[in-house]
Formats: sequence, structure tokens, C-alpha cells
Amino acid sequence: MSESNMQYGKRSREASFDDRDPYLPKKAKLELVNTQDSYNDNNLDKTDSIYIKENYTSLQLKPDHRSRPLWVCDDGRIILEAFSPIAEQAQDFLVTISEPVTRPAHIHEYKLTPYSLYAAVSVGLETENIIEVLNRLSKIPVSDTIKNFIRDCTLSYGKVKLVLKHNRYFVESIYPDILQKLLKDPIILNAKINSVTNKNELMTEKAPNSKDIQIAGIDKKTEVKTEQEQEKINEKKKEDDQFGAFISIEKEDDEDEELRDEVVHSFEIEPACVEDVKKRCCDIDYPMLEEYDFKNDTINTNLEIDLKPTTMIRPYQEKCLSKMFGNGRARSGIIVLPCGAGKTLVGITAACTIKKSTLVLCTSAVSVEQWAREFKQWSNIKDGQIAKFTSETKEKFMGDAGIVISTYTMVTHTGKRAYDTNKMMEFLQSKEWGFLLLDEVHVVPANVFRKVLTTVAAHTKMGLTATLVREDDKIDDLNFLIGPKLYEANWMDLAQKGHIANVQCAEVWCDVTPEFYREYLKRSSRIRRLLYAMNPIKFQVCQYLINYHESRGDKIIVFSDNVFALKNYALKLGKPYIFGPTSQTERLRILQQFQNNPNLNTLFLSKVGDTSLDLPEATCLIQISSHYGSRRQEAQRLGRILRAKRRNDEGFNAFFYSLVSRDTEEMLYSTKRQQFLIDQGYSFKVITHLEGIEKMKDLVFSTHEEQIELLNSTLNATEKDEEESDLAQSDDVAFNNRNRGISRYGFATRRETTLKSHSGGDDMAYIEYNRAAAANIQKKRNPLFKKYKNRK
Ligand SMILES: Nc1ncnc2c1ncn2[C@@H]1O[C@H](COP(=O)(O)OP(=O)(O)OP(=O)(O)O)[C@@H](O)[C@H]1O
Repeated sequence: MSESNMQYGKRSREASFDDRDPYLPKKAKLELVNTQDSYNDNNLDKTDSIYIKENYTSLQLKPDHRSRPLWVCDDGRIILEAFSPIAEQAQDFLVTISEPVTRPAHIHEYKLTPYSLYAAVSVGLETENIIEVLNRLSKIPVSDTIKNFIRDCTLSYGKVKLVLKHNRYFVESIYPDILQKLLKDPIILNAKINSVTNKNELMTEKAPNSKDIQIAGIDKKTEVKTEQEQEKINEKKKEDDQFGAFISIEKEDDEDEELRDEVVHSFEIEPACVEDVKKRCCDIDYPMLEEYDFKNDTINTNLEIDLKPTTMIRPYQEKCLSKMFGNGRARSGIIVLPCGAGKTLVGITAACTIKKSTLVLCTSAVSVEQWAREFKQWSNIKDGQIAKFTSETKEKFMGDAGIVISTYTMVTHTGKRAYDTNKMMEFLQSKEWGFLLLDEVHVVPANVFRKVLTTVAAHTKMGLTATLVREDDKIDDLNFLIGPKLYEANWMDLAQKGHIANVQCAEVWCDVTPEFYREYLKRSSRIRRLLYAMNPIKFQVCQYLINYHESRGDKIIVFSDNVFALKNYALKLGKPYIFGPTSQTERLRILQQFQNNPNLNTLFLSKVGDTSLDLPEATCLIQISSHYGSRRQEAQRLGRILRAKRRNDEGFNAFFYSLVSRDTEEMLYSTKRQQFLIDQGYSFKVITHLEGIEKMKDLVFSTHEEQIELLNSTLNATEKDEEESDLAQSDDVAFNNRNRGISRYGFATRRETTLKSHSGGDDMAYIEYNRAAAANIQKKRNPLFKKYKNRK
């Protein structure tokens, strides 16, 4: 193991050690690493408090620990050796039962939490199986603390389902004693419809069979495998047998036989009491999972939709869908895939599987257009069956079933509505939707979701996101409003397999001119922000990088949150820009030019371009101003170049530069912003000098007079000049009000190196900058987990 990895490992442990979840079991001793076995002792920093405080001498390693890839720690952390031959299978299992914390090249860290275990049971894993597989994969025996924690968290969660069948609501479980327990509650008992003689009697039937369901685009029976593929499958099966890893999502035939023999018990409840029963079940710690038996829904008209025969979904897309449809019905939940990995097609395939009326909600009118285009590209949906509902277009589909694509704002707007908007809302509210697709769920505040869910009636909800992180406390709510996280892919894995581009990330440190810095020191925070964005040296660096990458044949997107900076940079450098007020027609025109015109290679975007923009031509991204320390925004922006068309060209790299003004608070925000990407395995280099920049032809603001003029115009900018309001901003407000100061960061190691490995050029000097995982933001618990907290 290399020195940097070694340091990374230590620091990563230290960071999460400090930040341990207060609701997890407290442990007396941290049994984590056998230092003698895994690492060279000489590399250890003897002052590291962990090694001094903790005693590892009593670790009981299993005799064959070398072939087992996990360390399961008493505080819920799980460390995975990503270089193990069975790492891929172990990863599949770990993403199902735990939260990925950080996944760099060699060592990954996961964490067991009540939410992750809730999600695990909701996709069908059982308590004792989780413990058994964990134990088999672990180098040391899993402790009783962890076993008890898993048992505690999975005892009641995921055992009771709310199923809508033939338009009647059933509370269902394979555990009759749990249903009897629920029926002891007066609220639930009152909601029960007495279709059988005895008040407490349950109905029984065979469990649904996952084989009955065919996910659109996946024809298992006719799937032809090459010799190589078959060999791989046999190899994997051998490993699965060895470790008993039932982690494979496709169940073997005999497992299906077992399922077929399983009996489910249920009782029917009054439709009007559904909300009360759901709430009551949550209160008594048996939250209900929602499932939709769409094949048996005879009341809602079927939608004639299928994937085109030419549409081939990728293996990880298939995996997400198997989690959703794994038991023959549609489960509600959240799918997490990296930007550019094709969440749209996952949503479309799910719609083609359910084949009922579908409502898609996205964050902007541009996304609405994109979703409509992609539905037509991948499926055989007819023109009259798909409708858009935005401020500019109000369409209804023909017939009884169809697809409507709209924005969160349109559906949840509370003010006065135009006549045709009202009519459209009546249409949406009058229908029973088979499927509700929620795009970019991470940006939408929980109260907006609540509004959506009370406005439209939908049987299945699917949330899509790349970054299930928020700087406020709202992520936890999504588990309960939409459903548990069903699947989360690994960014580096998809990059290695060529599904998303490899990206070189760099932070470019720009000196600040003395005049700008003098003003920076004495001004309010608003002006300070403006000054570090408008710093003339940053302007020059931006110009240099644009020239450099245009000459290499790259297509460049420059991002600026600050509209004043956006306009000034774009106008000065003679490039087009798009921001909030740019009309839809103008946006589409510029985007089309950017994609097709060889003379238009650089485009300036405000935060309206952060999400959902599909520009596969873009290969380089420069960020000149950003929204404080938002990890999510950084990742979403990176996502604009992950889908680069040229990603499979030999040796191809996309480039992501973040320009920061030296010795300003922007540097601290920048560090915080990178954390999510670092946890996904990206490393940021620091470029401290761009050689030859002073001699560049037509360098902007090269004279003192020009710089002073820029300073004056910057100081005179009003608040109105720099603001732009849109939905994407709203959820960060809470965070920024709380965290304007410096928050806690990871640790940094810096190594001098050359630029050649960065961009293939040799005219910049840089320092490698690699930070270990930092703390998760403290999360407020959902009431559901209060019981657990209180118990502790
Ligand atoms: N199975 C597939 N086969 C071929 N192309 C695909 C497939 N899945 C996705 N793509 C393409 O990958 C690109 C990215 O897809 P998409 O826009 O759905 O990404 P995304 O995950 O929604 O990203 P973001 O989070 O950034 O919005 C699109 O150009 C899409 O056509």
C-alpha cells in the first residue's frame, strides 16, 4: 500500500471517529486495524491519537482473513479492501445494507445506519442473512454489538406493506403475528374492513413471484451470453458460493421456488383511513413500505408504451430496476446514479414496465423538454400520449392513459393561477397516476414534496438523484416521503467501465491584486464575494484556460453563480451566456450552437445549468464563482462533463477547474465543496502557477488602469446586479445561514509534481491536493428513529 493511501486511511478513520453518530452504540474499544498484518509499521505516524489510545493486540483475526475483504468495526463503520478479488460482490452487498462514506481507489468506508438497514430490509434482505454474510466477509468475527444493532434496526422495519390491489388497500405481511399486533391498535382495527367473519382474522395467499414480472428491455429467457460472459458468471457464482453472498440481485431458480411457496397474510383497510393507518404504523415503529401491484390494477387504463427494440439498458441500470421490481410489484424509493449515468432511461424503463399513466416532475422547463425528447428517443410512445405542462406549454394527452412532464414549481405553485393552468391542475388532480417520477430529488425541499404528494395521487414514486447530500437536514425526510434508497452506484466503477468520463480535477489558485485585496479586507461579505469573483487575475486565468483548451479542441462550459461576474466575464471574453432570465428559445438556440457550431466552443452558464443539462460535447469545465460550500453543486457541475461523447477515446480525459482567489474565504468554501467528489474517489490537484500567462497575447486587464476601472465597477455593483433566484438555490439557504464561518475540514497532503499527468501540457506547475473524508453533517433524526435514540 502506498504512503498516501496509508495516510488517507488513518485520517479517514480519525475524521469519522470524531464524528461518530451519537445514536449508534457507544463502544469501549475500537477494534479496527491489525497494523502488523496490513501495513508497514514504519509508515505509521506514532503521534496519531488513534494508535496511541487504541489497543489492537487482542484482535481475533480469522485464520483465512486474507481472503476476506471487510473490517466490521464496533461503531458501525465497515472498511472494504477494494483490491480484493471479491470486492465487487462485497460492494453490491454493502451498498444494500450500509451508506457509502468514502470510496477512493484502494480502501472504501461504509457505515451501518438505521436508514441503511431500513432500506436493506425493504428490498427483501432478512436480519439473520445480513449478519451471516457480513460475518463471512469480515476478517474478524462480527461483534455482538453490531449484531444487536442490526437486529434492533431490522426487527420491525420493512415487515409490513401497504399494497394497492384492484384498487383496494391491503396491509400485508408474511408475519401473521405482526399483523395481529397491529390489529390490537384501535386506530388500525377501526380502519379494517371486515371481509372475513372474525374481526381479527387475516386473509392469506401465496407471495407474488418476481418471475411473473418482465422489466421492459430485459428479456432474460432469450438473453444470449458470450463464452466470456458465461465464464465470468461461473467465476462469480463460485465466489458467491464460497462466501454465501446472496448479494446477487438475480435470484436463482430454486430461490424463486422457495418464494413461490411463501404465504402472505393481509387485511383490507378503508381507503379513507390510509393516511391514518400509515401514520399510526410509523408511530408504533412498523413503518409500511408501499408497493403497487400494477399487473392486477384493472381500474386504471394501461398505457401502450414499450422500449424501442434498439434500446439497450446498461447493467447498472438493470440493477436499479431489479431492486425496484424485485418482488413482482413496483416499490417506491430512490435511485442514486452518478451524473450522466442515464437516470432518465432508468425512469423511462420503469414507466415502460408499469405501463400506467405517468407524471414526471423536474426542476426546469429545459429538463421538461429533455425528458420529452428522451421518452421519444428510447420508447415507442406516440405524440398524442405525451404532454408537457410548463408556463409556456399546457398540453393534455389523448385517451385515458398517457404521460405528463412538468416542473415542481408548476404543480406546487400556490399563488394566483391563469385559467389554463387551473384547468391543467384539475386534470392532474382528477387522475390516479400509476407512476410518479421525481427528478433531481436532492434539490427539492421536503415541504415541496409534501405538497406534490398531497396534490397528486400516485401508486409508485421513484426519486432520481446523483447526489443524495444536502447541506440542510432534509435528506432524511425523503426516506419517508418517497421511500428508501433502493440503489446507489459507484462513480469510479462506472468511469472505469467507460459509462461516464474520466475527469482530471484541479483547483487553480489565483493571486489577488493589492487593490482588490485591500478592499476585500474592509468590505461586507456581499462585496467580498463579488471581489473574489471579479479578481482580475482570475479573469486572466480564465482567459488562459479557455484559450488553452479551445486550442486542444475542447468544448468548454464556464460556470458562475454570480450573475454580475457571469455577464462581465462573458462580455469581456466575447462568449455567449445563459442565466435565469434568458428565454427558453434563446437557451435552446445557444445550446444548439454550442453543440454544432465549430466556432462556438465556450459557453458561460449560471446555476441554471447545474443540473439536467445534457451536453455530451462538453469536455472542459471552469468554475469561476460558486455557491459557498455546496458539495452537491460541485458534483452536479462535474456531471456536465461526465457524459462527454469522446469518453471512450483512447487516453481521453475531461477537465474540471475551480478558480479560487488566494487567501480569501473562497479557498475554504472550495475545500468544503470538493468533499463529496473526494469521497467518490476523485482527487484534486492544485495549480499554483500558469507558465507564460504574463506573455499571453491580448491578456485582459493587463494594465493597472484597467484593473482599477474593474475594481470601481465591481464596488458599484448593486445586489440586484448579482442575484438570480431559482429553485436550486432555495435549499442551500438554511445551510449558508448557519455555516458562513469555517466548518470542519478533512486533512490535506500536498505533493509537488508535474502538470503533464494532468492535462498533457507542460506549462503549469501544480501541487497534488488530497483530502481525507471529512465529517458528515449532523443530521436531525426522523421521529421514526427517535425510539432508537432514546433507547441509547
Ligand atoms: N443505456 C444507454 N445506452 C446509451 N446511451 C445512454 C444509456 N443510458 C444513458 N445514455 C445516455 O447518457 C447520457 C446521460 O444520460 P442522462 O441525461 O439520463 O443522465 P443523468 O443521469 O440524468 O444525468 P444528470 O444527473 O446529470 O442529469 C444521455 O446522453 C443518454 O442518452
